[in-house]
Amino acid sequence: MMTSPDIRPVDHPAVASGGVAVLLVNLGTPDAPTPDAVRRYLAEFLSDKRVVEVPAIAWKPILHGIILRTRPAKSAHAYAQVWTEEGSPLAAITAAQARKLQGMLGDGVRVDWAMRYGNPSIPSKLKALMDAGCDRILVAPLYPQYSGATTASVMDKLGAALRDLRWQPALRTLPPYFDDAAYIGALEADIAAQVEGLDFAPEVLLLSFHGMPERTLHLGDPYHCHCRKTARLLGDRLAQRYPGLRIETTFQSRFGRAKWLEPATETVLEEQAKSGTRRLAIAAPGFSADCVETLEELAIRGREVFEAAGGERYAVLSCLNDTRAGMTMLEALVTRELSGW
Ligand SMILES: C=CC1=C(C)c2cc3[nH]c(cc4nc(cc5[nH]c(cc1n2)c(C)c5CCC(=O)O)C(CCC(=O)O)=C4C)c(C)c3C=C
Ligand SMILES: [Fe+2]
Ligand SMILES: [Fe+2]
Repeated sequence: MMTSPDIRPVDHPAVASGGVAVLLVNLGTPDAPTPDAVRRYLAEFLSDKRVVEVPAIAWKPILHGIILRTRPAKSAHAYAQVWTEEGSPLAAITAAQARKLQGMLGDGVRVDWAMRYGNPSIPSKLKALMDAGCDRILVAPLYPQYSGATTASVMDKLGAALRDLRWQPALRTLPPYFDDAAYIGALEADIAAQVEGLDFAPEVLLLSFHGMPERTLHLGDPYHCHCRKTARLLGDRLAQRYPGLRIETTFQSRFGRAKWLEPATETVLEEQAKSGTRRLAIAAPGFSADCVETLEELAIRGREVFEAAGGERYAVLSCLNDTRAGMTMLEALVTRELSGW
């Protein structure tokens, strides 16, 4: 005779609590500002077909033969200049955003964070949330502008993690919020407060977005259009506040040999200084958190370019990070998606 196994489903944490969670996700960052750690991180990042859309047979030899031999040392130097006591700025700020959002949402929702590449990984956090009894999870990629390389890549990783689960949670995902009134309003208020805190009046404000290969635009990726729309909505608001300010959109962080979205931030910094702009401020509205691309590329190398070409005053404004404006925006976006849960 078969004995019935001792199954008590109500003891399973998910059955017991039916909990709701929010998982904030950002890009990822090395575990340490060392060439070895950066190499591990870049190997994972740059092997993602969403990021480098070149057939593996052509890309693998370039990645392993050239890039992973040369770039880690250079990038580690950049990371070392911005590293903090809490680690990489991107990870430290994302953790702070999750902590504060937890405080805002209260005990009814569990808030955690993960990185698409490196640690803490999406699969590890998905498991931890399930183990804690959360069977409804809102995954929120912190990219205001959608792109295949960022937003879709988070979904790929999530899908891969789900394939390994017998019992999957119910999922929602945060839509891109490039034109959301809460986002544009938060940026306007935060940028205005920072501009007013400067000890000079900028003649030019650059809105610098992370670049993408131009080809992705022709293939139908909405990223470029999303950036342009954010810039138009935000630029219109700022133009009303500062009628004399010249506002321009640029694209930074070029990688590889292909043509990237233009104009390039670095080129515009040089052209502006050469054509007589002496005082310039730069904001990076596409980044939810300050990271090596804002703190090193814009704040250190960008300044060098601008000053070498004759610029005198230069300021890089902070991202929304875990400021009150940024957190109020995140709370609004997330609360909207959680309704009914
Ligand atoms: C905000 C959106 C981002 C898009 C779009 C994006 C596309 C993209 N990036 C690379 C290559 C690199 N990006 C790197 C750093 C980096 N990129 C983003 C965001 C976007 N990238 C962030 C937030 C960061 C910072 C990470 C941190 O640890 O602080 C890097 C690593 C740094 C370096 O070596 O320069 C690379 C490489 C490509 C190829 C791409 C689009 C196809
Ligand atoms: Fe990037
Ligand atoms: Fe960069």
